[in-house]
Amino acid sequence: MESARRPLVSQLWVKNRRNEAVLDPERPALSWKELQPKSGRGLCLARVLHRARGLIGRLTEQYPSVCHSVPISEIIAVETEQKRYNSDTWQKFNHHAFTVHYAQRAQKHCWRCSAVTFWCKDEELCHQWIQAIKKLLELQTSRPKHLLVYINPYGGKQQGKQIYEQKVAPLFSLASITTDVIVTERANHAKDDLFEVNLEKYDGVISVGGDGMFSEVMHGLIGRMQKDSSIDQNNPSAPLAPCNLRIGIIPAGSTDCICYATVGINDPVTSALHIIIGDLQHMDVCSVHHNNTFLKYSVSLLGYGFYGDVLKDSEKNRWMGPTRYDFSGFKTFLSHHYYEGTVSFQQANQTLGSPRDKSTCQSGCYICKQSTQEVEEKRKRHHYNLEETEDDGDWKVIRGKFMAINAANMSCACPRSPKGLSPAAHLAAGTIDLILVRRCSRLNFLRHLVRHKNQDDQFDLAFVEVYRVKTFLFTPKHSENEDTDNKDVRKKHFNQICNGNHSSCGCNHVNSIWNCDGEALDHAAVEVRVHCQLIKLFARGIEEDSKP
Ligand SMILES: Nc1ncnc2c1ncn2[C@@H]1O[C@H](COP(=O)(O)OP(=O)(O)OP(=O)(O)O)[C@@H](O)[C@H]1O
Ligand SMILES: CCCCCCCCCCCCC/C=C/[C@@H](O)[C@H](CO)NC(C)=O
Ligand SMILES: [Ca+2]
Repeated sequence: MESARRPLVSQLWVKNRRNEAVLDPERPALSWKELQPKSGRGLCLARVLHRARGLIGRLTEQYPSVCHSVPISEIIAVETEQKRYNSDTWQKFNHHAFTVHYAQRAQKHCWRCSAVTFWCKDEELCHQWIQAIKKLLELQTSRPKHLLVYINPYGGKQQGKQIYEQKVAPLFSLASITTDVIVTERANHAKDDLFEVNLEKYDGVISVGGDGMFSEVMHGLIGRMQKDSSIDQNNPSAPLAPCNLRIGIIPAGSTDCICYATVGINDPVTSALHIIIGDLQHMDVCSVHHNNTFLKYSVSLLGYGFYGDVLKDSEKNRWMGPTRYDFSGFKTFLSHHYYEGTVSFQQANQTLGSPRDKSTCQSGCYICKQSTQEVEEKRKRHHYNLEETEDDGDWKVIRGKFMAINAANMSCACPRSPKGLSPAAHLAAGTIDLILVRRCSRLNFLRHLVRHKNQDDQFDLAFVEVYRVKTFLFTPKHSENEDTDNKDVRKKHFNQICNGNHSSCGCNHVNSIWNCDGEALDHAAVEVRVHCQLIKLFARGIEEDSKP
């Protein structure tokens, strides 16, 4: 037992150079460092190379001997080396080598799978190293072994299947992860399937596609949990049962903001590596109801007005792929509609930060950690039927004319806006940032939009307000339940003289629609509440010290 905790230290060769390799179960990490070759020892080639480097070193500066270190948690696999090296090296070491595959940070937030081959003098040493690494990998209990994968072949640029087969499946197989793969044949295929399938045999569900595909998988999982726990999703105040299965996202959509805002990049290989090493990121989910009827869940953006209109227009141009959003965004900007209604909300406790904070939610965020404890206590109290102690503030009511009403459950960072709609929003604090953009000139609205792309503060404008809330209601000025005949009559009389503000003409722009994670909602009047840490992802949030 004692020996299992002691570091394994050996001289192994890496690329014909003698290295000291250390496998330390206490840290736990694998590290290796080149040793200065002793005369008469080692490979001839190594000596020649060493002398050449020494000469260059003297001519320039002494080269430092770099120590490489890989945490065990970031090792993907260890394999006995197959014969793929030149026969000289192969012969010299009598075929004894092993390769360690590990996740390496490349550019900002981007990870790649790297490999290092260690050559050993004898078979026993080689075997000892492979077994020792395998043993430490077995202790990584949060890693998935069996996954259920749904691929949307039509998301984004319609590359989902190729991306999965070429970039992700080989990594899963290297990490000995087995999969059941379903290529969807229609919208809602994945969601419906998740209500039927035996989930017990899986360690996670993977969505290959965009935000809409993720939303489908999430609806399937949350819906299934509530069904199995006999919770009525139509009750807006019902505490929902959390999902234990983690969801992984392989980005292959048009916006991919859920992936981007939880990993820092929309890169399939990076996401696959986070899944393999078994990362965990809790995430809040908003429920959206209309008249005590459940409509949808949202994790990224719930947008009325500008983003609702962009979605409505872009759905007609799905064939354009991701460009449809730019095209419709431009058209919607030119049309410059505003909408009247009332927003009522309850502000969140100040300990949960402010949308104007300069610091952002990152890996290990202390505000989200604080919410983890609270949510656990709340679930316990609920389990034992103990009374709730809510300390939420008063309701605030704002009536007005809005260009956009955006509820951001996360930063909504994406390639189009790398800091996102609400840069300081948290992934798992149990809050949403409610952004109200009041009626303003075209030029002012453009100033607001442009600030999503640069370093300027998009909230520092007189017509923009932002609040951190836990729940909100929206009621459009023009009732949705208005008599249809009346609407038709108004349309007939006023359509020709519509002046653009649409409050009296009865044309389609009286009300906007809600864009819910890229899907349209059927009603404008909604009740929204956030469910703290309802789901889990294979991600770790945004890392601060990622390579520049
Ligand atoms: N086989 C299929 N045929 C048609 N639609 C599908 C199929 N599988 C899934 N869908 C639907 O396609 C919609 C859009 O998919 P997805 O989110 O993957 O791409 P996107 O809209 O291009 O990207 P993003 O949501 O990131 O903007 C989802 O709402 C999903 O329900
Ligand atoms: C003239 C410059 C204009 C720049 C405007 C930049 C604003 C981009 C902000 C994008 C935010 C996207 C929020 C994410 C929403 C997703 O839920 C959804 C589905 O993928 N995507 C869209 C575009 O609705
Ligand atoms: Ca949130």
